[in-house]
Amino acid sequence: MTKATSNPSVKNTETAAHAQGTAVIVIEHLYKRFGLNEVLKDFSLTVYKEENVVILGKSGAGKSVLIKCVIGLLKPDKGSIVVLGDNVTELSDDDLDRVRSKVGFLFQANALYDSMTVRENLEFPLRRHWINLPQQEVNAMVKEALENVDLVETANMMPSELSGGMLKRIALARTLILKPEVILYDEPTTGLDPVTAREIDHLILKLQKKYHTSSIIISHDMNCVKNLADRVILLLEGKCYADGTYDELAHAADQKIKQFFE
Ligand SMILES: Nc1ncnc2c1ncn2[C@@H]1O[C@H](COP(=O)(O)OP(=O)(O)OP(=O)(O)O)[C@@H](O)[C@H]1O
Repeated sequence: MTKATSNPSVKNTETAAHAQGTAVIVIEHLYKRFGLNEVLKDFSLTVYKEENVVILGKSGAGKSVLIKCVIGLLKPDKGSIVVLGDNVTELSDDDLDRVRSKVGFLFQANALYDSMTVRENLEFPLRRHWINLPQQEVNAMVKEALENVDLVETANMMPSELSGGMLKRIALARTLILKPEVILYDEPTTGLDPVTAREIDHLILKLQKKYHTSSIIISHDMNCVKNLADRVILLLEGKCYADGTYDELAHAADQKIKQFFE
């Protein structure tokens, strides 16, 4: 894993382990501003296959802006973002759709449709991306998705009948149903009690191992960060201020890093 640098404002170069890995997301010299608000200022980051990278940062640091740029929901002012070999900053809407089918996004608010059953919510991305998928295959994929999160019995229930932890599991099942190679998580454990939050951490890790996905995870929940992160990035002043394992950053002398671990 990449080491925290002695000068943490400089992003580390790759270690031998990373040098052998396959890069799935390569963000280089990214800039994004809204009017006078310069949110990202020369942000660079490489995420490797099967790696979980957690982005830490104060409220308003630009974490959500960053992952929205990665999925093509926001267009950066400058810089490049190569996702699974495609530069998303240069793609047409059709090509962006193709990339998005390989990149799952787990929203903080789950983004399930209240008026649809769990099954219909799970079928929705399948119908959208693979229009001609036979019903038998759709059924098999929905069943597998529900088995993955141990909620087979909820197929015909409405989201309003489920607890917060169950909703998160269903949202995760829906994210995984297209078998994405990359998953972007926006605060996956926010709003959950500590026990349920740890269950979600373990589920995320279990499914990551099963499907060999790579992830960028935004989280303020330090237990979640500790459990999930192969690498932690501190986004500060629009840049990658520190880059290292949880333990490396937790023991950093730099006060700006330290404050996140106190
Ligand atoms: N569409 C937009 N138009 C204008 N400003 C925006 C837009 N989206 C984000 N911003 C601004 O960009 C900055 C970063 O926002 P962002 O949502 O990425 O923060 P964050 O690090 O995810 O914060 P939090 O941890 O509170 O969710 C904020 O100042 C926000 O007001």
